[in-house]
Amino acid sequence: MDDVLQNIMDHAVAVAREAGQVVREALCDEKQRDVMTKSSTVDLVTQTDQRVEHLIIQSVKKKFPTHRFIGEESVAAGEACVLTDDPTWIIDPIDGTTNFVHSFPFVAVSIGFSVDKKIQFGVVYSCLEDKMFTARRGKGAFCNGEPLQVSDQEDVRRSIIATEFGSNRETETVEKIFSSLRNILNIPVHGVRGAGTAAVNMCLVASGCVEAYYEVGVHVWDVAAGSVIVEEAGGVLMDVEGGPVDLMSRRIVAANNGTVAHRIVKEIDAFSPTRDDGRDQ
Ligand SMILES: O=P(O)(O)O[C@H]1[C@H](O)[C@@H](O)[C@H](O)[C@H](O)[C@@H]1O
Ligand SMILES: [Mg+2]
Ligand SMILES: [Mg+2]
Repeated sequence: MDDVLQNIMDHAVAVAREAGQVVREALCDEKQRDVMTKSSTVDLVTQTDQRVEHLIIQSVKKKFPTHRFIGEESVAAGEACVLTDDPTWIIDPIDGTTNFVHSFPFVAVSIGFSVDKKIQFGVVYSCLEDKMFTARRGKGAFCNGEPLQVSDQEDVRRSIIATEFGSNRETETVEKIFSSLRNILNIPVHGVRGAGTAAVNMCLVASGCVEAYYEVGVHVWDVAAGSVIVEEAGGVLMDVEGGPVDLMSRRIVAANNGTVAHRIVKEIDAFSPTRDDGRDQ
């Protein structure tokens, strides 16, 4: 299985690089950044998101015809979001579509690969920075081949925390997001940042630049690849109320260590969006 998995991962890296090239080229063509909307007027999608997801899935199907897929744009088009024990590619063709539309320079292709409902490897290609983040379970995390290690900071007051505002603008949700943000700023922490993509935020945790990232409202395709990259860089994952993380729950804390993660959890005003797999929370 070892060599088989490596072969699959090599293909993921190659197709992520190819997809990144398409995204870079599309940035120079206004038509390819024309905006459509999904769950809300600020939940954006472009033909490039759809084209890139199609490219990745077709490429994988040719080589691994029995594998299954969970892709952001396929789910948006009505496909089921179900994780089984079968080998499954979990794909976000453009993580940071809003950034892409505005040429804000953090845009990633994110590919996680799961077997027995466990993420085996993750590939995040931050294509405008040309940074290829990779991690295979038990084998470490890397950026462009260089090993990654989370920050060793234990004191949240000396930390940078990353988060995002998401695309839900219902009053109650916005209130909760700001309540968490206010609590965390008031700890006080050194700073709060957000790259505009969950995958890149998680890679920043893995790289040791920020101590923790949290968000309520993400989807499994935003965080599948990043989850193994964070863990393999020595970090921890947690639910926003401190329990074990569930990638379908749309809630995540990714941190350099348990001390920082638990401290952040205390300040998060948690809520439960509809799960990706439609199960009850
Ligand atoms: O839709 P894409 O794939 O760009 O992904 C999402 C981001 O990754 C979130 O962190 C972020 O909060 C946004 O919800 C954003 O939509
Ligand atoms: Mg995304
Ligand atoms: Mg996306």
